[in-house]
Amino acid sequence: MRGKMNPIHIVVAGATGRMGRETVKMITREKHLKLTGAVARSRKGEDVGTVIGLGELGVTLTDSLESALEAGQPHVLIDLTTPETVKRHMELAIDAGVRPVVGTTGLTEEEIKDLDRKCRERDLGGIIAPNFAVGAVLMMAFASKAAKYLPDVEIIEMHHDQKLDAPSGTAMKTAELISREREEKKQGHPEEKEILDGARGGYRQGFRIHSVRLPGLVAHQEVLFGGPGQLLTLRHDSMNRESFMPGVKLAVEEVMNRTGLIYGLENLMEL
Ligand SMILES: NC(=O)C1=CN([C@@H]2O[C@H](COP(=O)(O)OP(=O)(O)OC[C@H]3O[C@@H](n4cnc5c(N)ncnc54)[C@H](OP(=O)(O)O)[C@@H]3O)[C@@H](O)[C@H]2O)C=CC1
Ligand SMILES: O=C(O)C1=N[C@H](C(=O)O)C[C@H](O)C1
Repeated sequence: MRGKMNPIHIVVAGATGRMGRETVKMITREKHLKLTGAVARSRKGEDVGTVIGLGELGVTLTDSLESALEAGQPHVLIDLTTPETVKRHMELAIDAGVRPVVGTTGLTEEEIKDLDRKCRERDLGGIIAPNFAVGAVLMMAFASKAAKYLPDVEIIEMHHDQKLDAPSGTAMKTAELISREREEKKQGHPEEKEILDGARGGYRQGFRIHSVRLPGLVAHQEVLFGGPGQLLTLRHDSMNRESFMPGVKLAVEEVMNRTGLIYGLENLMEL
């Protein structure tokens, strides 16, 4: 962590959203973090604190990341926007020498590789965390261990009905970690036939991912492993967005000391 005299200056893109609001709140609580810019598509020119109910913070919302980067000279961009916006935002930040900390999901493996190359060219650190909740990171780590011994697996992820991407970034990351540990195998009956399209979920390296979207849900995932006569279920539930904040704080602190793009909070934890 940096000394008292050198707070980390941060721009939050998506500052008025569900995650952005909680992140702005967290930054204002931490003495070593300082909000210097806030971006959203709407409410341009208004004080971000007033918009999100924190009282005036002296930081005006802009509708473009470019102007927030120019005005604030931040060290870090925290991006919590949309799958369509995140890559452009990361490129703008890296070009400006600003370190990206990204919670936005939906980036492809190729895009992540490309962004890693860009970070290294600029000698910058960056972090993409498909899930900032420490419990979810542990669930993924346990799932990767279990896959070695119980290779028949399915993932069920459940989210609120305003989520844009499916499957979730967490499910995709879990699938990647599982695939590293088990031989690729096709599960289920070889002559299985879907009577209703999509009934068996999305297919990835021989196993299935199912996405549920309902009001009332926040962010939940089950990883089910089956073996003859036994079933292992790993489950994580985020009940609110506060659950993600210790991970966001850790990522902002760590990104200042890293080079290259780190994909997954597990790489910052001793697991
Ligand atoms: N990694 C993690 O742990 C977590 C990741 N997420 C991910 O974070 C992202 C945001 O989620 P959530 O907060 O629920 O989403 P919201 O829809 O609540 O918020 C999105 C925010 O992004 C802003 N925004 C959208 N498009 C643009 C744009 N082109 N330029 C600038 N700002 C833009 C919106 O502004 P406006 O309202 O004005 O359009 C809003 O402030 C999602 O990808 C989600 O999957 C979510 C939770 C945890
Ligand atoms: O959109 C969300 O809400 C969440 N998105 C992330 C994901 O796609 O995995 C993290 C968490 O599940 C909440």
